[in-house]
Amino acid sequence: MARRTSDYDEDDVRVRPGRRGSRPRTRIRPAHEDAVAALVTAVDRGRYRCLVDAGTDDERPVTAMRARELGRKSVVVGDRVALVGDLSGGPDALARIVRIEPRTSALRRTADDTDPFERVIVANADQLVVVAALADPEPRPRLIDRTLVAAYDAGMDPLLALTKADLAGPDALVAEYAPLGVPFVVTERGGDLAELRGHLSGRVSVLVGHSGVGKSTLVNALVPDAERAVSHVNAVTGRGRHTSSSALALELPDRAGWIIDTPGVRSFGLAHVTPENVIGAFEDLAEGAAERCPPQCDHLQDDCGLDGWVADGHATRARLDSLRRLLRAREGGDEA
Ligand SMILES: Nc1nc2c(ncn2[C@@H]2O[C@H](COP(=O)(O)OP(=O)(O)OP(=O)(O)O)[C@@H](O)[C@H]2O)c(=O)[nH]1
Repeated sequence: MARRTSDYDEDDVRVRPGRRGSRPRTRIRPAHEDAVAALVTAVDRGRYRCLVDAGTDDERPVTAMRARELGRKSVVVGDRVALVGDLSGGPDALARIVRIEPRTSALRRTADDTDPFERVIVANADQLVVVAALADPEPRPRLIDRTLVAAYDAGMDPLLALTKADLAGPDALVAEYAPLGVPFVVTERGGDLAELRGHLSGRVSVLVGHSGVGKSTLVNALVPDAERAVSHVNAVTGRGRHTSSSALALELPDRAGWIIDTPGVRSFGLAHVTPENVIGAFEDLAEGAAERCPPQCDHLQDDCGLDGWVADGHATRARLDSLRRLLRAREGGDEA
């Protein structure tokens, strides 16, 4: 009996090595018209925790694995995917991810600056929150700069969350970032988080910060249910959160947006980022670069046309200095 295309699944696609290696011989792919949309909220060891029927009474987490037909494409937290198989969400139920929807943004990193192999760590987020302590530990501007570069490269809006204001004032650090126009919020032990909540409202925000800056404290205050969500993930993966390098998406109370905690992301390898990716975030200077700079200008040499652009009053010196600081931060590690 003839089968309808929608009855096929990835096991029906015969994958045989072709003449040029392991490319599938056939281009016929099952359509999976009955697949269900889901959001990937955690990833660990080949298991994906997905939320289906989000926002309805039937909302439930479903554990899934990737279907073979996805090939080498990685699935990351924040991805919108299509699922087939057992979607009951029961303890032993396992669904299959058959499709990854096009991403609106991709936060990437390279393993380190000399290794150009890049990987996506979070998809579809629109804001990158750089969590930095004002003291204990001391702020690390170079790491903040590198995280900003990653945000601009990903097309995400940056936000500075400056914690521990009860230990040191924010003025010096805020002044350093003023020319970049990066919005900031200041928090302190036991303080009110209304302003931060305002920035997170209705958005998908990734939180990045190195150990000890108070990121877990913020996450737990923003999402009172966070520990329970973490223990659910641990039950699926059998591992503790901090041994995992995967991000974790948590919904804010009252469906006020999502935060994505990134316990394993403590630095950014930026080998994949070009000067164009960075300067694109500086409209006033990008225009000058297009008009005045020689091809392949890295904007750090004497022949860079941006100095003349600033001298003619099209942008401020502080903006150009800040851009150059970020361009230099692309190179070398997080320290120094
Ligand atoms: N004084 C002060 N201490 C804070 C504040 N926020 C967090 N802390 C303390 O700073 C320490 C580190 O906080 P965490 O929330 O665990 O920091 P983290 O960034 O999640 O660090 P890791 O768990 O190592 O990734 C804890 O002892 C917190 O109690 C703050 O606003 N003021």
